[in-house]
Amino acid sequence: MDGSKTPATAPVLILLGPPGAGKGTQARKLEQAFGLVQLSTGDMLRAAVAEGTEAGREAAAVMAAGGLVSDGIVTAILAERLDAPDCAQGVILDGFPRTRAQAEALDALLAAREQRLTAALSLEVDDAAMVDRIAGRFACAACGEGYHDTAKRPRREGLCDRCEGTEFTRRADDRAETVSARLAAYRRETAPLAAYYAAQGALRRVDAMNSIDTVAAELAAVVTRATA
Ligand SMILES: Nc1ncnc2c1ncn2[C@@H]1O[C@H](COP(=O)(O)OP(=O)(O)O)[C@@H](O)[C@H]1O
Repeated sequence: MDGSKTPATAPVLILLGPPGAGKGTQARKLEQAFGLVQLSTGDMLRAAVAEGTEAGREAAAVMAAGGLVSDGIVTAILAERLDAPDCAQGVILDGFPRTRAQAEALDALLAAREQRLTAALSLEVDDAAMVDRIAGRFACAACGEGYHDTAKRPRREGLCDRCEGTEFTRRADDRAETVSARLAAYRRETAPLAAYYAAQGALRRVDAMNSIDTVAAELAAVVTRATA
């Protein structure tokens, strides 16, 4: 032993915020800026539904109704993904944890890997405005790059900025009725996690009502300080 205590660990960041706050968009920007891997439990679950796995079959109806998939399913999917070699460079969790039980499970997963949370980044928005934001969003069918009818159109109409794909999709759960159920689940289960992370001294709040680039710049500054 050389006397040094804990091994240097890669950053682990959480993005908190209601549906439509821009977690996916900002996670991708952080991924590029800091060489982290974005882990979106929503994307993992949609992939499981598309593949028809057992977890996907269980999750499909809950997701379509805007509810929360069970903690056990989501935590198992995330735990498996966290062990992939690419995650060693650091991760940004987008959409997890969403409940107190998931937050506690994440603490245990990190402790078992001798890692700790670097920061929980809370995207602060007026969540009444989120329904409109969500109604306008769409994504590249090939690479998942996110766009918005008014806030962020592809630079060349009909062509994805990132991969030049030509097909775009809108999420089935972005319909207005489902969005209100997702916001209700957020307020009930997820919003209280801000206090959980504040108590750990890990919460960093960022005003996410600004433009995508302004929010990205603020987040980058916060992450730079948190990882220094
Ligand atoms: N950590 C999670 N726990 C429970 N359900 C989840 C979790 N992550 C994603 N989901 C399910 O997937 C859906 C889509 O999630 P996501 O893509 O993160 O979208 P958004 O944050 O915009 O609601 C959620 O409404 C929920 O049903």
